[in-house]
Amino acid sequence: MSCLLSCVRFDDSTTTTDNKPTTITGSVSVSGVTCYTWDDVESLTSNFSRLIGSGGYSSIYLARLSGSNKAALKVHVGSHRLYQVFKSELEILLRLQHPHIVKLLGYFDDSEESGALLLEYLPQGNLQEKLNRNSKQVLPWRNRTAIAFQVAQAIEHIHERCSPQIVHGDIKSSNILLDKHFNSKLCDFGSAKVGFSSMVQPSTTTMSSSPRSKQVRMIGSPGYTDPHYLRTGIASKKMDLYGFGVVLLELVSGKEAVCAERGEMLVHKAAPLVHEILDSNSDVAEEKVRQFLDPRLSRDSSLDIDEVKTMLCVAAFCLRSPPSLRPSASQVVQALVHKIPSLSFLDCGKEM
Ligand SMILES: Nc1ncnc2c1ncn2[C@@H]1O[C@H](COP(=O)(O)OP(=O)(O)OP(=O)(O)O)[C@@H](O)[C@H]1O
Repeated sequence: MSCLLSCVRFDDSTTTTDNKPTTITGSVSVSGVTCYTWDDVESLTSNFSRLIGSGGYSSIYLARLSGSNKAALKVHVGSHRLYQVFKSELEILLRLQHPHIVKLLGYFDDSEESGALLLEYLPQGNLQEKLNRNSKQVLPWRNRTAIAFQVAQAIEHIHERCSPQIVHGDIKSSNILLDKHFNSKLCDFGSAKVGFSSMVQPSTTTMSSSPRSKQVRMIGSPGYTDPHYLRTGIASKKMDLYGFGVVLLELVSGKEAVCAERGEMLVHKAAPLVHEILDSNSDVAEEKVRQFLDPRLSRDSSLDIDEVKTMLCVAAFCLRSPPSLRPSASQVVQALVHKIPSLSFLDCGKEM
């Protein structure tokens, strides 16, 4: 085992916003989560006047609560399929409370074809945008390690502290939202799977059998999908660790999971370095690490090359195949906090 690997060991031992939902006419509040009418939803969003994001299943609008408090309204309208995605995300978010998981404030449910989730608003948008070369700001190294740690804590929570456990199913940088202090919150539980200890088969038969089985809806996103899941269709906690490994590569390199111009995947670009980290008997040369590092960090005084090596080493373990060789989320949390001591000062949930 190399020096680097021996530095990062995976042992077997292993908040909230100030926004309060406004109860407006026609709404009902149960344990802090408000059930809204469609009229409420139109009024909160000023008739859907400001779109702040969109995804494969929804559109996200800015909503205004009492005073200057803001929220984000995620709307699923148009088909029974989208309604089901909404229902599934609603049921999961109703059970989740963690400082690094987006908070549900309320919802609208017409019980047929449309639904909407009112979520706490994260003003710095998603991590993918923040790492983008065209972003005005360069995300400092110190924030990148904190984001990695907080996302690992969120994954640890859903994998190991919830009963029944939850697999997110779509860990990627655009599903990591940032607050005004660049603290991270995991969002988008529309692909999540609930209620098993470690592995779950797709709801119909597996993908390799009859043509009908092709109706199984695959989850995940290009550049982040675990090759084992692509082959078998079996979702597991370890697929979330794979997606997390790709996010670590993005945080270190500042590159996208799939290069927009050339279509090249970051995991392929990083493969020689990842293999060297896993195979080598000695510490990986600093020069090679620097070649992979986001060049925009070269003048960052918070940059620490040993921390970069730690992040890459954790990424390498998370990307290993077969999935059983990957660490658990709590092992990742332990490894990060052990090797990047400044993280231990991050009070879980307290803004930096
Ligand atoms: N609470 C929020 N605050 C601020 N922006 C948000 C919020 N929720 C979502 N967004 C923005 O909207 C984008 C899409 O959100 P989300 O991933 O939840 O939608 P989706 O339809 O489930 O997307 P996907 O295609 O990934 O499944 C996010 O990447 C982010 O930019």
